[in-house]
Amino acid sequence: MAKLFRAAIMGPPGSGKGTISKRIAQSFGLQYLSSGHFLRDGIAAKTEAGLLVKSYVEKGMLVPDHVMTRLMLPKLEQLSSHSWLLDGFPRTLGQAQALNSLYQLDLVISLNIPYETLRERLSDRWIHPPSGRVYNMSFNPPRVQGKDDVTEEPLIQHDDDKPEALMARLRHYKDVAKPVIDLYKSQGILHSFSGTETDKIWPYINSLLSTKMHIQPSHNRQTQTP
Ligand SMILES: Nc1nc2c(ncn2[C@@H]2O[C@H](COP(=O)(O)OP(=O)(O)O)[C@@H](O)[C@H]2O)c(=O)[nH]1
Ligand SMILES: Nc1ncnc2c1ncn2[C@@H]1O[C@H](COP(=O)(O)OP(=O)(O)O)[C@@H](O)[C@H]1O
Repeated sequence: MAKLFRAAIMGPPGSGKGTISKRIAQSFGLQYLSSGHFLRDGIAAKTEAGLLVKSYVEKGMLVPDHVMTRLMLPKLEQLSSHSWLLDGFPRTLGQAQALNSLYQLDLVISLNIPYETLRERLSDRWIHPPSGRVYNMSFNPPRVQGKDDVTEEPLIQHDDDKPEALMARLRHYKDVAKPVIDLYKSQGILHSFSGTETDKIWPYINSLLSTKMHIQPSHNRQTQTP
């Protein structure tokens, strides 16, 4: 069996983790696991886990580490024979240490995006909750305004993308991400990317993953220079 590849993507809310993860999953066949989607699915389905995390997510606060690890690590166990990409987990040093004790990551991508860009993007982010599909009215608008491309169901905006919750999330992100980034830097697996446009960052990530996974870069639509 080919060696399994395990990666994580980090960055503040709105930095493009979901958008880039989708491209990585499509181009490199990694299983994609987003902690945010997973928590929101649980909240929508009113599962026990969903009820437990609802108040934190709605306020833009981090779910406590022991809850997050208890929810995420069993999900990863189910994927133990797959290569995967984590988005949104680990987010704190405690989570990174818990993950480290079970799996050695091969690569961590960190996105550095200016605050003003994040604010603009999130004020314009629209979601189709059942599928997790994400739109932006200028970057990737839906075909019909306010409706999901596949199901034509209505799109919504997250309460935690609103400016009050956003500031709290960004502040939290900065404080908690630094030790995690330092940990992965010390392990020699951290790769940082800066910019204001996903389409300009993507070719670098595509080429890094092609090298690390020892495969030819795919020449699909997304790898072309915009
Ligand atoms: N204008 C613009 N919007 C982008 C770009 N990249 C992503 N977006 C949009 O910005 C929002 C945040 O991106 P997302 O991938 O959800 O970020 P995440 O919170 O880090 O997962 C979404 O509405 C995306 O469609 C870009 O380069 N330009
Ligand atoms: N690893 C995590 N640890 C603690 N809370 C988390 C984690 N991942 C997600 N959450 C919770 O879910 C919310 C939404 O997460 P997510 O969708 O990843 O946001 P974004 O992609 O916009 O940064 C967070 O604001 C937080 O309340």
